[in-house]
Amino acid sequence: MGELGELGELGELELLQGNQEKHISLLKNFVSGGVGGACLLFVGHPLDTIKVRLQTQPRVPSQDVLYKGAYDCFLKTVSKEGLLGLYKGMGAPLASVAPMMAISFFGFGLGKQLLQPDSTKTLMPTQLFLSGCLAGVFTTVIVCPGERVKCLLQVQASGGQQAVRYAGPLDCALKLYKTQGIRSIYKGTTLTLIRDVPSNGAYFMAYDFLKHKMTAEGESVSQLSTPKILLCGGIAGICNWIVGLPPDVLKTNFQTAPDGRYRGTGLVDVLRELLRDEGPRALYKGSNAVFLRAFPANAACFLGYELALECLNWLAPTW
Ligand SMILES: CC(=O)O[C@H](CC(=O)[O-])C[N+](C)(C)C
Repeated sequence: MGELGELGELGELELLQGNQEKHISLLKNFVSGGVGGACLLFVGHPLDTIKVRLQTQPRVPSQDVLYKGAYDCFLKTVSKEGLLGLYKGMGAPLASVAPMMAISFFGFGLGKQLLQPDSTKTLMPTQLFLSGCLAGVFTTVIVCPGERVKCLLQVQASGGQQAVRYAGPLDCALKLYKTQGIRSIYKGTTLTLIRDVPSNGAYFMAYDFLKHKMTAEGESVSQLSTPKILLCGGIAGICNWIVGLPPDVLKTNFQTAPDGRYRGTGLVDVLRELLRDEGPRALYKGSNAVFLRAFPANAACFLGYELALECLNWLAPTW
């Protein structure tokens, strides 16, 4: 510690170089990120459905809520709609999550290269955070429409009081487009940016930082064991949602609200309404389901990413 303390930040950077990996090619990042995204979706979608249903269930004072919590929502969904009910609305994210994660890992890789062109140097946490933020800007272009369609389908309970309006993701996207054009498909863009820019920063910073911390001296970060990758990925997922959940609640409510209910970006109106009706706790609505999902889904995501990267490095070592 004494030696590090005397050397200061710069010295610490240089001492850490021993376990530093070279910059990963942007194409490999893109492809492996896509594989990670598919793993994330398969493990995480059922809990995402529960999260969206909990976040959007109407609360009428003096009336019992439909779902008392994550477990109750799980039981009611499975008994009414079967296991497939939990995979409802998966078509849209399947077409958007894998590409979104591909763009996300690409954006993070690009951010790292821009902020630290010397691949032998370890990035500081703030540089990792900013690189992650860049990923969040890139991904909003496809995340916003994907989430709009996904959330509308998830809250549409089959056989419930709400009429079934959309037959599937494509039908939903077409109906939105026909009624109000591209603006309707991109409803919630500002709230998606408010959620995804800082949460991507926290996500990638946590993963990269922990990966380096868990790598023993003299070893390479690319040789981290599977349990350690799962742990780093799971914690990164939790960090992502600690930052992203409050804006996510606002975004989900805004994107699923009837047209014209809120003004402008929805930020002020939805926030005011939620605080008035349910208090500050409303901003962490559905948190049980979110955090239950975040660890395994993101552990699977980073494991899928690292395995795909290893495969690509084996297939094309010189890329
Ligand atoms: C909001 C979101 O989709 O977060 C992703 C992880 C998750 O739990 O879905 C990760 N990322 C921040 C890269 C979008």
